[in-house]
Amino acid sequence: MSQPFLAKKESRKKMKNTPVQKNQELEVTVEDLSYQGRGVAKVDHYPLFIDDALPSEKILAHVMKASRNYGFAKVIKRYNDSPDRQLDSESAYLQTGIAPLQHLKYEAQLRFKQQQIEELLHKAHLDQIAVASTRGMAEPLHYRNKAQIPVRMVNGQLETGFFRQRSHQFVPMHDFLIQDPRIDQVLEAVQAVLREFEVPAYNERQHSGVIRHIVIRRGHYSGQVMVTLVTRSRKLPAGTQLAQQIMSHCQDVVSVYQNINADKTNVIMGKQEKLLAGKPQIEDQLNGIKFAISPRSFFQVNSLQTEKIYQYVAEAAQLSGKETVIDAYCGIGTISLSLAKKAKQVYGVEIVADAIKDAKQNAVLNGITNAEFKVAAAEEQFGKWASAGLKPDIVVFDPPRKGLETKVLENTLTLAPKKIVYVSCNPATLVRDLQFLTENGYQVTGPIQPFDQFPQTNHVESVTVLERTEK
Ligand SMILES: C[S@@+](CC[C@H](N)C(=O)[O-])C[C@H]1O[C@@H](n2cnc3c(N)ncnc32)[C@H](O)[C@@H]1O
Repeated sequence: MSQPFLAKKESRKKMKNTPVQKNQELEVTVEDLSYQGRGVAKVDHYPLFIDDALPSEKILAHVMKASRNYGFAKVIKRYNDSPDRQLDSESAYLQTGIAPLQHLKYEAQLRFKQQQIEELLHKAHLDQIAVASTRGMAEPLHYRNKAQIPVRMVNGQLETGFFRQRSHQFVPMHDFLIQDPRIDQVLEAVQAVLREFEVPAYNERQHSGVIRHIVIRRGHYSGQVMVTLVTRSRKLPAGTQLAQQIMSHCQDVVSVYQNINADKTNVIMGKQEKLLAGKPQIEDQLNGIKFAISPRSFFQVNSLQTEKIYQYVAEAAQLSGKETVIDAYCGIGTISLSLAKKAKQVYGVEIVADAIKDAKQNAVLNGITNAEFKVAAAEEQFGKWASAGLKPDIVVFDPPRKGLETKVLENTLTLAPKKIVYVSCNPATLVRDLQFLTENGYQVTGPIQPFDQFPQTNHVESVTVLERTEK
C-alpha cells in the first residue's frame, strides 16, 4: 500500500524545480519589504523572504527553506546599509518577533504602514480611496501596558523569555523593549518569588509542570498592576502565600490571579480563573473616563495612541446629542462610553461576557446612563437589531483581525446608519469590507487615517469614515 504513495512523494520531490536550493549561498539585492517586515529578493521571479534585510541592501544569503513558490533565507553578510536602517537595532528582538521592524527607522516604519494600506486598496481597485500619513508616537518604545510572557525551565531554573520565530527555541529575556519598563521589573520580582517557592515551569513536550505564562497588565495612568499566573492545572501549591509575597515585594500590584489552561494549545489564557490575592480588577482611564479591567477583558495595549484614536472617532462621529450609536465589538465599553456623553443612546455588543460585565460597571463608574450593553456575537445581534427596526445614526466597528462577518455587513445595510466609523487592526480585512460597503451604498469620506498603535511591529491600525450615499 505504501509503495505508490512513496513513489508519488518521490516524483513530487523530483518535480520541485526551484531556482534556489536549500543550503545554497547566493548574492541578492533586496527589492521590497513583505507585510511581515521581511526583505524580499527575487531570483528569476522566485521570492526569497529574508529576515533583517531591507530594500536596496545587497546581501550574501543562505537559503534555509525552498518550497515550490517561495523560500526563506538568512543574511550571512550585508554589503551595504539601506538609508532606512536603524543601525543600533538588536537582533534578539527581531529573532523573537517581539519587534520585527526594530531595524527600520521609525519614519520608515510609519511610511511602511501607510503603504501597506495603499497597496491593498490598489489590488482591490479602490485607488480612489486615499491614505493619510501614519500618526506615530513621540517615544515609540516601552508603550505596551500588557505583557504575556512564556515561562520554561532552563538548566533546572525557572526562566521568563521568548521563543525564537519559526522554532521552539526558548530565549531567556529580561528587557522586552516595547513593554512599560515597570512591567519588566514586576516580571523579575514574580520570577524571583516563583523560584523561591520552587514552583516548576510548564514542560510543553510532557505537558507537565505548573506555570505556563505570566501575564502582567499595568494601568498607564493609575499605575495599578495585575499579575495573572497561567497554570497547567488547578494545582498551584501555596498559591495564596506566593501571591501575597508578590504583593509585598511590589506595592503597586493590587491584584494576583491564577488562570487555568489545561489544554495543549498556543492560546495563552484558559477559561477559568481564581483570585489569589487583592482586588478583582485594576482601574485605569482613557481621555478622563475611568475603566475597571478584568484579567480576560480586551483593553487596548497602547494607552496613549488609543486616546488619540478615540478622539479621532469622536470627531468623526460629530455628535450633537440626538444620535443613536452602535458600538460593535465594544470590549469593556471604551468607545461606547467615550461617545455616550455626546449621544442620545449608545448600544454596545461584545462576545466576551466578562467584558460586558466590566462595560456595565464602567458605565456606572462614570455616571453614564444612556449606554446599553449586550453579550452576543455581533453577527447575531445585528440580525436582532435589524428585525427590531433599530435605526442607528452611526455604527462604530472595531472588530478583531478577521474583520466583519458577512451577516454583520448585510444587516448593516438594513440598519442603514448615515455614518460608519471603522477602526481596523488588519488592513486586509478592512479593504475587503470596504469593497462590500462601497458597492452597497456607502462612500469613504476622506483619507483612511493610520495610527501607529504597535510601534516596532508590523501591525497596522487605522480609522475609516464612511457615509451613506443613498438617502
Ligand atoms: C479589537 S477589540 C476592540 C475592543 C474595544 N472596542 C476597544 O477598543 O477596547 C475586538 C473585540 O471584539 C470582540 N469580539 C470578537 N469576536 C466577536 C464577535 N463575533 N462578536 C462580538 N464581539 C466579538 C473581542 O472579544 C474584543 O473585545
